[in-house]
Amino acid sequence: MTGVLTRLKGGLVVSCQPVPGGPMDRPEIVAAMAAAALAGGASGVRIEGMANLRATRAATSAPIIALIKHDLTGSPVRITPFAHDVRDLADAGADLVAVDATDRARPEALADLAAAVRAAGVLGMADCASEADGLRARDLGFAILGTTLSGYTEATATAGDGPDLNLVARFRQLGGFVMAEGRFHTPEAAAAAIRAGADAVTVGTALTRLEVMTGWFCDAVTDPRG
Ligand SMILES: CC(=O)N[C@H](C=O)[C@@H](O)[C@H](O)[C@H](O)COP(=O)(O)O
Repeated sequence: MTGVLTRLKGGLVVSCQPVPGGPMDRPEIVAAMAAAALAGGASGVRIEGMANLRATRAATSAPIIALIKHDLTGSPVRITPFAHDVRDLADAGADLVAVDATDRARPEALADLAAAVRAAGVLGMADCASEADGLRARDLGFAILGTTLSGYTEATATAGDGPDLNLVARFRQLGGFVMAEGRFHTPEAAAAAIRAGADAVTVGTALTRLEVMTGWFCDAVTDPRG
């Protein structure tokens, strides 16, 4: 296992992705969120966008999993769809670059993104929705298989409100480094991911999207009987 994976193993990654356009969507706030997460014991952070990556890289030497989201016409793929994004993120100091590894219409082939990851000298994280995605990504050399996109593709839209622990367990069988990610909203759910075979767990919304968390509490207060 490479140094950065060893640093992430057995730990928590905090995804510092504010609500787009919200009051916290500023690079200095993202960097502060990352610093706070690391001070709280996180072993790494997940950061979206070049400005946020630059601000965070300047503030820490901890492992950063970076990505760039695009809203494309003609493709549902949002997470790092282009090889030039991979190069830009690597140049700005990402340790790992996350890419959408689902089997959907995309502007550039997954194999080309894998090659860009290799050429840039970083590690790749495959954001997957299914076991088949994980298999393909593993064979293309991605270092981390993540359950990130389970529940967010047409084929997996019925996955439910909770995290996909079954996919975590199936990725464990495939080998490699398994990242549990997506709807791990409580410490109990994160612990369940490790028990299911995850090497690390990424938590975003429940730690860094204040508007969403506030909404959960508001709903509970205004409708206390659920
Ligand atoms: C589906 C998608 O685009 N996921 C994104 C990936 O970077 C983020 O919006 C999520 O917040 C992240 O994966 C962490 O998950 P959660 O916020 O559920 O803890």
